[in-house]
Amino acid sequence: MATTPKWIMVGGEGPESYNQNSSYQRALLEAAKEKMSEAIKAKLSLDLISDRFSVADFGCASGPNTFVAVQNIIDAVEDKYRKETGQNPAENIEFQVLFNDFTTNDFNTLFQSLPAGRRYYSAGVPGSFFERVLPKESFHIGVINYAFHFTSKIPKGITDRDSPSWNRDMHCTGFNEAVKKAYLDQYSADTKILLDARADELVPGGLMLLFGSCLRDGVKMSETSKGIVLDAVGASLNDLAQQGVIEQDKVDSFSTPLYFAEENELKQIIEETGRFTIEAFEDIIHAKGEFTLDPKVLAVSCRASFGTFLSQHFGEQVFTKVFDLIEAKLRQELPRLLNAKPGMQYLIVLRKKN
Ligand SMILES: C[S@@+](CC[C@H](N)C(=O)[O-])C[C@H]1O[C@@H](n2cnc3c(N)ncnc32)[C@H](O)[C@@H]1O
Ligand SMILES: [Mg+2]
Repeated sequence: MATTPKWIMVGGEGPESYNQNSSYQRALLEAAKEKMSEAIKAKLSLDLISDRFSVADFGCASGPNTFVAVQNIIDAVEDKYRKETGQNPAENIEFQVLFNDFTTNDFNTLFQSLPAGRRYYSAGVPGSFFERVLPKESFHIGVINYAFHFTSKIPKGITDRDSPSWNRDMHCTGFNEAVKKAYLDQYSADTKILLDARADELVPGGLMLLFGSCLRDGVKMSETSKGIVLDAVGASLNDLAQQGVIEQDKVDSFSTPLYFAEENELKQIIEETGRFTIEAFEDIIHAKGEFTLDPKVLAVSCRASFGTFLSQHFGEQVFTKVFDLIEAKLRQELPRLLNAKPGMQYLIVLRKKN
């Protein structure tokens, strides 16, 4: 099977970049900041805060959200240290931040926009987080923001017309039991590998902070606003096929390496990994609600998040045409978007078992 194209964000800092279109993902970090600080205060052992403290962000993209994520963590660690030791962290602790993403991520934009006045040293860690990317016991807190819903590849059978798990749609509407099982099995296997790798890399007692979206138990992706948006992308691709701009076969064989798990599925996968205790599983009410229901804003943010992935399969020109259609599609879908079932935004705090 051919390797799945990588799901990377549109780089740079231009109007269509992820950098300029990721306030939705940032809003969760802001909404969950206090809960996260409490968790660090309660769950991180003071013994771990000494000399050098390392924070790693997995799937960091090109900024600026990653800077918010790591700064919030550093603030919470410093605060805990100050309160519990009465000492000034600036005199005793040096912070190191490890920024991980695919090698093809726009690390140049990331490093060029590092915040002035930061109190940490930075390093890039290229490579897929579905593998080991750091030495054993090399960091104290890891974070993943909106990058805990990927699979390493399109599950087996999904793009094969003769398979019971063939999914003609790009993702959601045709999500029958067989398709769901194929995705869940793939996601479960990949996520266990991801967590196992992080458990190797974390110091004993270290924390993983997971921020992202999942489904409430029993809710289908196609019933949520994210699912409706994904389906609008798929429907736009189908329109282009009908107009003869792209081959229908090319559309039918297109699928996404994404799986938004149900809350209970996530818990089960983490528990089955066996390397972490779940210290918190918080339902975070997001400042931006589910999504900004403005078709123009949605279309631009779709472009920043899906553009690079789509253009790898269909080519740059098609990708531009698709996004011209999406805004109109989303306008038609507005009534469904307004009535969509709520998704769930979470903060999950995991502690590595000793
Ligand atoms: C939606 S973006 C989130 C970026 C950032 N964490 C934020 O909060 O804005 C998802 C990121 O995960 C990265 N990603 C996806 N799969 C990955 C993998 N297997 N290894 C490393 N990074 C990955 C993508 O390249 C992308 O930068
Ligand atoms: Mg398909």
